[in-house]
Amino acid sequence: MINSYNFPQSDIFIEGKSLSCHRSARLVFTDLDFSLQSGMAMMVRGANGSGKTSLLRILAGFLPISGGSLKRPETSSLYHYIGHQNALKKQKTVMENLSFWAAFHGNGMSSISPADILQAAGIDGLVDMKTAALSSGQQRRLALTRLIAAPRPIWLLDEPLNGLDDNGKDWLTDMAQAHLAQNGLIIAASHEQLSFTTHDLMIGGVKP
Ligand SMILES: Nc1ncnc2c1ncn2[C@@H]1O[C@H](COP(=O)(O)OP(=O)(O)OP(=O)(O)O)[C@@H](O)[C@H]1O
Repeated sequence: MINSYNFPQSDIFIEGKSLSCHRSARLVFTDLDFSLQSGMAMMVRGANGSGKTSLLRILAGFLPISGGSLKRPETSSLYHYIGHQNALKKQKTVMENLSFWAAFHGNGMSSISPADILQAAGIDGLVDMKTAALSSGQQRRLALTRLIAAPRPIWLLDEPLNGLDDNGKDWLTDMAQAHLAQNGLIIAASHEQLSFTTHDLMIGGVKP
């Protein structure tokens, strides 16, 4: 068992209508439509530079839209945004990083111990190691443990499989499926197929 929370059913609703996005005055995408609610997962697909990261950052509240309408919960503590960067404190140990998220971003919902979370992630043998000394796949695994250490209903994941081996991919897939079964919502950008997503949103068509 890797997730131990349960979010209210059909509590979260996210809808984009005719969304468009500019970066530095250049149109990145236009006319995007999608809607999702609790328990659903969408995979954002598209070529390099098509705007997948930009869309996730819009959904996280980090970037404005330039056209259309977006309905999303505005409370930032409902979201996990895991981008290309792992946002780890490199001079802290593995356990110190995990404890930080549990203490500062958790809300008491996770009843799984940090040791069990690290074991599920396959990095329990590295608890006292400085994060800077981990391999890139181990760092990605550690970054993803915050999804469990600090339960939040909306996961925005940018290329979550990057750096993960087959076991790591299976671990993330199990976590994601458990999250959806517990009324979580996931939007993930990926160049690789994600087996836990049910909807695809294709971005593309704007010529540079
Ligand atoms: N900080 C920024 N300032 C200005 N333009 C940016 C910035 N970040 C990205 N862009 C531009 O926005 C467009 C979309 O970039 P984005 O990173 O959202 O694409 P992506 O689909 O995630 O790409 P990739 O598959 O390569 O990760 C690109 O043309 C990029 O040059």
